[in-house]
Amino acid sequence: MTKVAVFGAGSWGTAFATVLANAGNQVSIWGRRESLCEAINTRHENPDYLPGLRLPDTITATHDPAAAADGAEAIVLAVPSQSLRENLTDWAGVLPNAVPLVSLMKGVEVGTTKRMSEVIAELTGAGPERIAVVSGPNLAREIAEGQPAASVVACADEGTATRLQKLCHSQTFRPYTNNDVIGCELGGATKNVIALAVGMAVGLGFGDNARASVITRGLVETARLGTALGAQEHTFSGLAGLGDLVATCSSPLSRNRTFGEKLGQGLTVAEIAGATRQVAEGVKSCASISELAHHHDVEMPIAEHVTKVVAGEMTPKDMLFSLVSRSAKSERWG
Ligand SMILES: NC(=O)C1=CN([C@@H]2O[C@H](COP(=O)(O)OP(=O)(O)OC[C@H]3O[C@@H](n4cnc5c(N)ncnc54)[C@H](O)[C@@H]3O)[C@@H](O)[C@H]2O)C=CC1
Ligand SMILES: O=C(CO)COP(=O)(O)O
Repeated sequence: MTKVAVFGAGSWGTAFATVLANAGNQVSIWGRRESLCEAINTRHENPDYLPGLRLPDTITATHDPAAAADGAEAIVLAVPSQSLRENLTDWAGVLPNAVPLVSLMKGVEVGTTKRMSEVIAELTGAGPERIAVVSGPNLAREIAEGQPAASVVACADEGTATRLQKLCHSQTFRPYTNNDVIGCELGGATKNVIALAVGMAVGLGFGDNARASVITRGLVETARLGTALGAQEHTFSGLAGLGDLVATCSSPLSRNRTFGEKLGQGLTVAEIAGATRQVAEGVKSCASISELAHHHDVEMPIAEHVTKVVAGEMTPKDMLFSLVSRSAKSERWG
């Protein structure tokens, strides 16, 4: 049996561990808290992030990064994006130096504007042939329940992408390979910011026209940023672009959409963040994505407006009407 290590015992780390286990692998999860590892090992449940779901017996958890990584043929990284740098620094000595490193994370680092694959490359020295990304419309709870879904395994090296695809292809999870790492990562990170805007519209009581307008124009600005950074435009009409955007912006399970909805209802960022232990990546990544857009001279009005709301410089209602009343233009990609 192939062993795979998943670093991060949150919702998606645990749900993806079930995908890997159901595809026939032995999975070792690294968890930050010993008590949670203990619950996974003894009760076969992650009570904090996926309560009520029985995990396969082939999943175990440990707080010891060396034990998690030992003998693993792939290392999957699933911690909050803004903590990746610090965590990789801690794990530097224990990660095997020849196996693929797979990012499940959907964020852009604040301060450096680096994508997660860039942070991984910087801190581990791994080449692009060893760094992969899994991204798509994959709400953790639905995946852990065994509901059907498709996803993308992106890597510059086709052989690595195909090996990883085999590792996680199960009866309920269908991964496609792709060589566009930049596009898949930016699709995942930016849809969280667009979902905040959609959530605000929903929280303000606006209907489906507003929701569809933000989703569609959100996809255009995501593709505009992506292509400026070297991504392939068609990636944004695929699972890691449109697919993920639609799932997140439609689902009450989405943390980012829910966060936006609460902003639309009048709660503050601090109030919403203080009431949950789950990460809503868009709240931090809106600023780094807006900065990235600025550096590359790319227009991203929705991301920029969301950044202002999160910073407390604009209300959600003013944000939506400001977006609509901007100077008129032609509808075009690019
Ligand atoms: N939940 C979902 O449906 C999906 C999430 N993702 C992405 O996966 C990544 C991980 O998200 P989730 O597992 O959903 O988050 P989560 O909020 O459910 O769990 C986060 C995990 O990281 C741990 N953690 C928090 N701060 C940490 C730190 N400083 N160092 C190390 N660990 C820390 C928490 O204890 C928890 O185990 C994010 O980038 C998210 O955007 C991607 C696809 C689906
Ligand atoms: O990325 C996700 C689904 O693919 C989950 O989105 P949220 O982080 O908003 O829950």
